[in-house]
Amino acid sequence: MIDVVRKEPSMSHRVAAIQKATARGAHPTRVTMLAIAGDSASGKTTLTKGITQALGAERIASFCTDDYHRYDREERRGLPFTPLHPECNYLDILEQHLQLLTLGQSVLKPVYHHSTGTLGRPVLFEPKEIVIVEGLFPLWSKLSRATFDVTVFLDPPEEVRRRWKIQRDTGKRGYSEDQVLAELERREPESDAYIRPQRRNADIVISFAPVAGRTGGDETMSATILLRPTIPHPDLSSVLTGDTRESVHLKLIRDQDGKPVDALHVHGHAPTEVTQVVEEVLWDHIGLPGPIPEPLGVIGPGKRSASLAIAQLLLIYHLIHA
Ligand SMILES: Nc1ncnc2c1ncn2[C@@H]1O[C@H](COP(=O)(O)OP(=O)(O)OP(=O)(O)O)[C@@H](O)[C@H]1O
Ligand SMILES: O=C(CO)[C@H](O)[C@H](O)COP(=O)(O)O
Repeated sequence: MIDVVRKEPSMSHRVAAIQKATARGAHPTRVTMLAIAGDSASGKTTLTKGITQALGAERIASFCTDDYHRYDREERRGLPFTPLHPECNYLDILEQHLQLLTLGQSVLKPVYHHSTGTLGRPVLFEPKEIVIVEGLFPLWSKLSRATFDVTVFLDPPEEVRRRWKIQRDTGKRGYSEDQVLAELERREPESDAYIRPQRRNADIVISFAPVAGRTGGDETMSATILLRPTIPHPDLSSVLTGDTRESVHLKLIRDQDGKPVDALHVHGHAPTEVTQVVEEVLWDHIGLPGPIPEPLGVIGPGKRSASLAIAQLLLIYHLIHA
């Protein structure tokens, strides 16, 4: 009788075989990936929605990293941390999905419903030419960050974010104002430890804020947009002219780490006709056909913010020219 020694393939053989099998028949599609990170109610969905609607569902797909919550709202009540803690999310699965999406492959994405606070049935998410990933954690790990072409962090002043959070969570997520205030308090250490540090990993930091000493609704918010030298930014010389100074100007300021950085300031109270010129020039720069898409700048039914529209146009420029 002959002893048959079955030789198990080594790990490196298996990796090589998998790579060979994947490479055969694979036609890597170029997917442009944009991350929009920021704390809860910092305006990520609003920013994303306008861009997505402007470019159309055939070109662009987006999702929120809240879908990767590990626990539903009821389960979280007994836990010592909030959704802002990495432990409360499947961030390793998010990393895997981001890698696949970058390569043009579909994923079975988990689902979290904010209206009920429950986890839903996973859905097939197919990448398009452009994918936007917004949420609390897209810039959390080195591996996640490596999957993006452009990274953004939303950084409104805390009092603005708190007001937006109360408004949104009482209006759409079934919380009372006291519950939102208590939750904000409970979250503060985790915001500080896990969410705000992602700011330093963004190519672009956007802060929507009211103009000091001026009254007006959210439509008249200004925006300060830090353009870090980590990616090439558009040449803004045709946007920043003497005629448009009332609406936009560029300043060299100090970033939080003390390094100099270009800051594009968009004035929320500039006359509409001047802001419109800036929008038109940016739209021409982007080079897409047709007029400026109507969904840009929309912050609610019948409410438009020119500074939001300009921020969105800048991001569309990056997506189209990435
Ligand atoms: N640029 C803006 N100008 C004026 N209001 C805004 C702006 N962005 C957001 N808001 C207001 O803030 C609320 C919260 O914004 P949004 O839902 O976009 O935040 P988010 O960061 O996606 O929140 P979450 O992570 O908690 O889902 C919106 O309902 C809207 O009222
Ligand atoms: O920080 C948040 C980001 O949106 C939410 O509070 C978190 O996703 C949990 O959602 P909900 O409060 O609807 O249960």
